[in-house]
Amino acid sequence: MTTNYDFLFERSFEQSNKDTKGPHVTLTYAQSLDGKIAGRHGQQLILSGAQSMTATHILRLKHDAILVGIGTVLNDDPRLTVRLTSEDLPKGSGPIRHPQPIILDSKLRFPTTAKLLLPTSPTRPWIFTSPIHSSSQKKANLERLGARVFVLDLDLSGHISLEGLFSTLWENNIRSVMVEGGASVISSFLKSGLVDSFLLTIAPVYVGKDGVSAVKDAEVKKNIFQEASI
Ligand SMILES: NC(=O)C1=CN([C@@H]2O[C@H](COP(=O)(O)OP(=O)(O)OC[C@H]3O[C@@H](n4cnc5c(N)ncnc54)[C@H](O)[C@@H]3O)[C@@H](O)[C@H]2O)C=CC1
Ligand SMILES: Nc1nc(O)c(N)c(N[C@@H]2O[C@H](COP(=O)(O)O)[C@@H](O)[C@H]2O)n1
Repeated sequence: MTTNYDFLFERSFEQSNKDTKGPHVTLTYAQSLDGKIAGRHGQQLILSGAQSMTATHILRLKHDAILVGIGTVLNDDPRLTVRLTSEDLPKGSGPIRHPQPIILDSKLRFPTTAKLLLPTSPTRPWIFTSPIHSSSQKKANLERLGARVFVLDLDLSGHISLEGLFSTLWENNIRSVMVEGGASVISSFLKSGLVDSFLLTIAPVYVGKDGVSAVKDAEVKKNIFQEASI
């Protein structure tokens, strides 16, 4: 069976529904029937099938930036690149452009051995951390390896302020950002009301109670399907 992905190519991800200046936000992740995005102790699971994975990579191609939390980097060591076959690209698409990786990392735990810092990685990550790390040796080491480290204030819950993040991304010409996870980041974005598009893959499997829930906060859970446009 062949799948037509034109609906994803035709869609613009640059128009935000928000009044204020800020990038268009697409939230997308894969979960099991019981709402889990990873296994026991965060074990990475391949929940997407081939077609859904292709859709994910088309979304990566269509966005200026891709965002994950440091928990995902430490657990999965992701590449966050676009990997598509020529059959999946419409004719005349031109060369593949990889999105800018953005990492939310309040305590600057980003490992200097991460795949995102390898010379073979097409785009160096932008890491957002808190003022306490503004002149640390770790920051200098990451910058020497090619990362850009931005310092932003924390919000009341001790996380990077999403408002501050958004204006910094806008100032740096990021007009669209795809948020992939993990669990804490998904909850933060759902709570923030900043999500413009939501693409959820549901795999026909149960992971069980030891798995990592996509959304832990009961209040967020209740509001997901009322507020997000699917
Ligand atoms: N199935 C899927 O589609 C995906 C699954 N995952 C899974 O998610 C798990 C990781 O999830 P978590 O441990 O929750 O880590 P996470 O990736 O959500 O990162 C959380 C960390 O980000 C930092 N952070 C800074 N500002 C933040 C903000 N405003 N909001 C939230 N976090 C902020 C904090 O240091 C926090 O500890 C892994 O097991 C991974 O495999 C991750 C992405 C996609
Ligand atoms: N779309 C999707 N489906 C799944 O089943 C997944 N486990 C994920 N995980 C996300 O993809 C990242 C890995 O990216 P690379 O293949 O290394 O480029 C992983 O860290 C999660 O963000 N996504």
